Amino acid sequence: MAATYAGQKRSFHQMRDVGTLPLSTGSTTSTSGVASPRGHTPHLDNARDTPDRASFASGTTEPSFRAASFEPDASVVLIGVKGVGKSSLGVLAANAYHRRLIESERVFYDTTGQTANAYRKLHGAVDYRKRHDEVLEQTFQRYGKDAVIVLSFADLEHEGAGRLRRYAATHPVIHIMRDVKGVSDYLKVWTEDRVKQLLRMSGPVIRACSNYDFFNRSATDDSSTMDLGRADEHEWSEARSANGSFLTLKRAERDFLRLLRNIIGDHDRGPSHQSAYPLSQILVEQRTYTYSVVVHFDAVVNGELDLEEVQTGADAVELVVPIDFDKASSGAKVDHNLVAKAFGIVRRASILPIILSLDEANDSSITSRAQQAEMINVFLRLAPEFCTVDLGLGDNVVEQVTSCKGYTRIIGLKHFAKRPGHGWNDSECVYVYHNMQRLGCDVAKLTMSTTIENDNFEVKAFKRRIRENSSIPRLTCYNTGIIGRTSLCFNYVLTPTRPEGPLSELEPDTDQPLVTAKQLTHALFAIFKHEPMHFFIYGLDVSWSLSPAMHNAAYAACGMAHHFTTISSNGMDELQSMMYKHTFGGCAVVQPYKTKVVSMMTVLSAHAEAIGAVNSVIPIRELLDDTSVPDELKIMSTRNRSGPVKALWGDNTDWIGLRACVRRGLSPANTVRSTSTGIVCGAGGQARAAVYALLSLGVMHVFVANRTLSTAHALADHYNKLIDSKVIKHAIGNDGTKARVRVIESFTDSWPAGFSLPTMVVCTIPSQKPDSSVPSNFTVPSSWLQNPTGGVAVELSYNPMVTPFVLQMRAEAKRGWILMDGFDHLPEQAFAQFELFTGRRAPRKLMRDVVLDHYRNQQKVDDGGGVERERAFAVD
Ligand SMILES: O=C1C[C@@](O)(C(=O)O)C[C@@H](O)[C@@H]1O
Repeated sequence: MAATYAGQKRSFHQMRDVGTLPLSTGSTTSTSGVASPRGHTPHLDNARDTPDRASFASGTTEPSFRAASFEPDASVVLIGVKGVGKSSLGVLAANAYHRRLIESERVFYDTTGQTANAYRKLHGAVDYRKRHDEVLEQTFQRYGKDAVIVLSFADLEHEGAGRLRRYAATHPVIHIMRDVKGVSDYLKVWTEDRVKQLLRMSGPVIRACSNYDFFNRSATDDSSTMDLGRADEHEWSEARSANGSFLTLKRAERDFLRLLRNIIGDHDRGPSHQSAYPLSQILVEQRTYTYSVVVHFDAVVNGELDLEEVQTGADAVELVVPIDFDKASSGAKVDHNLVAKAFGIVRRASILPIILSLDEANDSSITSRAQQAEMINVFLRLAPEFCTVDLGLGDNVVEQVTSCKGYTRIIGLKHFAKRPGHGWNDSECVYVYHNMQRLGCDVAKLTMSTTIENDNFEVKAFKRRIRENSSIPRLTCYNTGIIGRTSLCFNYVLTPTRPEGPLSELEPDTDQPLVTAKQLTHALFAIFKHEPMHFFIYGLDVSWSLSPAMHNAAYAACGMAHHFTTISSNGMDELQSMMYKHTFGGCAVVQPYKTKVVSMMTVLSAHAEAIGAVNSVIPIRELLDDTSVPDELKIMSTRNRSGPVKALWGDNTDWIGLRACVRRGLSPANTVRSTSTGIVCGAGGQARAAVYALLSLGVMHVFVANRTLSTAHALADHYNKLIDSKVIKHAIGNDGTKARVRVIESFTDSWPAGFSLPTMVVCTIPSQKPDSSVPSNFTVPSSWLQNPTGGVAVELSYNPMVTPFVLQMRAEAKRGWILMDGFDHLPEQAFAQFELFTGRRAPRKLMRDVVLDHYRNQQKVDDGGGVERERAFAVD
């Protein structure tokens, strides 16, 4: 009985109390800024706990920021009105974190044997309230740990809101929002106006008892789903119906998990939800010469920017939100929902960390300070990676912010609009830095408006003085305005830049960024901080490789004076000498040398060592005093410099690309579980990377099938030994069970008994036999593809791209199989390679476009829609 109820959705009208809520915007607002209850509106039992804007404005009370300090296993609560997608997000979160999913409606039913409505009818409203309240409290107590609890808006009635607010002091409570159209499409029976009113009215009520906001973007509201470079509407709608809803869900999953990572971390998240790109393992503020691209709120909400394009060459995106509510774009009042939406738009378009900052943050008038504090609270509710806080808000406020920041890193900001008497030598500058340190800021940002050229040198000396004694907070400091531009070139941490495009007028006093990331990178080459390097791809015959096109386009777009060439050779002598050249930047190694090159390396990454193959080599020019190789942070920050090569670092990015393809294509229904299975077809070099990728995703049952059985067994033995000796992270489950790699003896065998059908199929069989141009003609037995929720299929070959396996899997799309082909894998592994080669994030969209353009030019004909499927979706 309970099971039937679990899937059953009540109509909105059935939610009696919510259905009778006053929907007029005329609902009064209390002094606490919370909509006051009328009728059955959920009310707050202690409205005095909410920030009192009015009293802060008069300087008597400080604002109170929402709590955000939780035990790592504290249950996460999702709350929102009907139709915002909280149940789906609950499932995604519970799957990713291996937590229990608890739905309050279901708990009520299981406890009382009746739905809320039935209970109310039978026992009357008074009794119902009492019972509902008891059940809610029990739910909170019983499932306080390791659960994802989904509440309905009706749970906030009477005592519910107060209870939830108290719970929020020790548990993350996330307010799920959605655009009006998305909600009304879901509810069907309500007009958009009515939904709009409901959202407007419910917002303050829910916000008052929650501490985070998530704007769940719907397909209808998601412009990125349209950005597919599709040739015509027909193709677009076809592809959309095939996997449109899959993509919407995947995007929501990625964005929501990103939020959760910034709230509860990702240490206990399943490995299939973790990143493997080299730079994602390093905090952006730890790296050198990093740039943030500054985008303005108005431009984002009005859709004026190509958000993917503006990120080229950037390491973070800074979203600047106006504080002056009434003067915001098109006269509209900037409200919480809109800020959340703008943040959601940027989040969807970027894998980069997001910085939320206030515009006009330097206005320190009392009223504005109150508004600023309120907006900072709004920012923190979105759990961005960074939030900028002006020190002008007062030490108390900054301290409060740093104490409730969760995983958000706080950038303390001090702008000297008036140059202190001694410029950067003024004792005030040192004082400000130490004050930010004392207040718990993660990054200290000091900027100065100046017209004195020499200040650009003084700022460097100031930085050096600080760095001699302290490394935390990381210091970002530069001069603003026209003269100050020079100092931007020397700044290490998150230098603000503007998107590419003409700058109409240079305003001498402007604090807005005046340079682009490309200009700053150019400058690094111009002042010999960075030097032009030679990169190449090396193999027996690499004339066909698209790597040079991808990498060269990326260098040009980022302003790097590097170049990438091909070297085809039937031996490895040339490679040996090329890798020790003074201008050697790095190389991609291709068959037949991926395993042979291992012996030429001084040191291997743990991954390359486990795989036993190298596809990427980078030079190391600085060794530690004891002549050992430095750590990865140091290696990454010493790219782009020529000189004698002291050591070679061998890495493998094939597995990263493959892993990204599996993550992109695996639907939430098939999220990796202890019973999940994957199959790798082939047993060569790429198969080694594929098995490693699956193991790294936490797949406990990996199968290998290959025509030459002995090679398949050798591959399986290789990994089983590594698993037994605990070398591979994630290959041993929490309960101690070890992953196993098993061989399927023949492609005609039925799927091994006792194992679930595979949800991951990787084809590593070359599309052409090495010694001839005869196509391999490989397909998978269809009996292996019968998993009812489909799965993800990855084809590694891209020359040609349309292989028999690709055609086979395209035909399976209607049964839930998502295909990732060679043109998905090639750029993914190259993004990781670009990071290793240059120490900078790859311009992903551009590199994908290069591959896609090449394919279009080569084909000249439509291949049946395959190439037009979604490629913009990115995971990190
Ligand atoms: O296998 C491949 C494909 C590639 O060789 C290419 O450009 O085609 C590039 C390599 O980095 C990668 O390991």
